[in-house]
Amino acid sequence: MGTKVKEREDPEAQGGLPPTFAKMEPGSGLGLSRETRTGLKAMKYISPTAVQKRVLPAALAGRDVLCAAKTGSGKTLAFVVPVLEKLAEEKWSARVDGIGALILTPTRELALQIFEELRGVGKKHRFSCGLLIGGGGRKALEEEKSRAGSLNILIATPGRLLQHMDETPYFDCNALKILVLDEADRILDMGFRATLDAILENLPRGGRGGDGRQTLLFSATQTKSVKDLARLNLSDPEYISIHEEASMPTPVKLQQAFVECPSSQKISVLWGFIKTHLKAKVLVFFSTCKQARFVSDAFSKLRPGVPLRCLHGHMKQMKRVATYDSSRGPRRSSSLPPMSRRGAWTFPTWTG
Ligand SMILES: Nc1ncnc2c1ncn2[C@@H]1O[C@H](COP(=O)(O)OP(=O)(O)OP(=O)(O)O)[C@@H](O)[C@H]1O
Repeated sequence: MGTKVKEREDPEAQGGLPPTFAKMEPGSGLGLSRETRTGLKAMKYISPTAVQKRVLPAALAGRDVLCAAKTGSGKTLAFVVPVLEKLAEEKWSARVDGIGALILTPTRELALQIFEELRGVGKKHRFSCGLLIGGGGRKALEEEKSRAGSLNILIATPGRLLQHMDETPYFDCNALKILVLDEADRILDMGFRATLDAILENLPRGGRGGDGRQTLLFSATQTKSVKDLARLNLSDPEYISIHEEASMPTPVKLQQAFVECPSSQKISVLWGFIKTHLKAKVLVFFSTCKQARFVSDAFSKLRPGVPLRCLHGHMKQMKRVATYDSSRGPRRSSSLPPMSRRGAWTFPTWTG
């Protein structure tokens, strides 16, 4: 007996074309393959969000896109759909054609989220997809090496991808059809600039006079560094800025507040906050792994009355994935992740 899952509502969906994904049939101007429409339906995605409405027509027409939209606006689907459609349109052969799409993202956790979205929406397609996100030791690297070159869609953090480009025999992206930079501004912020340049040298050229590679760039803010990405050789890109007039790159409905306190009282204020929000799911960010570990250990010993989970870049990847998964579940919990460092690995692959 199945429980009816509530359809996901999109508060930003407005009138205009196309109203629903289901109506995007081949031949309707903005056609999606049956596989993608089935995947979207299975994931309860009914109508495109504002950013998807703007990005999909351009991206599906094969244009390069540079998109800035608030966090949480649905950017992931805005590139997951064009990636699947591009390979479907190219009649990509899962076993023969190799790497056709590459999605670069700055952190492992974002890579995992993208993987989940791709696996859900793409489940009726016959493409293989994998993560190259670093860490996991020698054994993990060897396993990645044996499979990476034969996958069709790669979701990668820049450092690990470059490592494969440098070290892995038969790893080539010469047939690449579509490159996505998720959180493009963060990729540059986090000091990946040189890595990105080196990666680009190993890819077919985009842009006019290039090798036909399409490029999609997404970020929360249209920063100068994103404009710097002109070196990506974009061809007459479609500039899309969804929340241009907004002063914050966060959703309007997201309430934000702050407490000013002397740094010597920071920990006790945090403890007080957690104790008074035992029913809420709380994420606390620290600037270093050491701080996250320290506070998590100390608070756990004090038994706050909710499970605390610690997540940081120095943890073994399997543990990190398990912690990440458990903290996303329905149970209320607190986890204490610092911003991720590059590295780590996990390699769930999916083949149709
Ligand atoms: N068309 C849609 N209809 C309903 N929900 C959607 C739709 N597209 C995306 N969502 C949901 O909106 C939420 C935010 O989407 P997503 O993570 O892609 O946003 P984002 O812009 O990439 O945010 P971030 O910058 O934080 O990565 C997710 O839970 C996603 O499942």
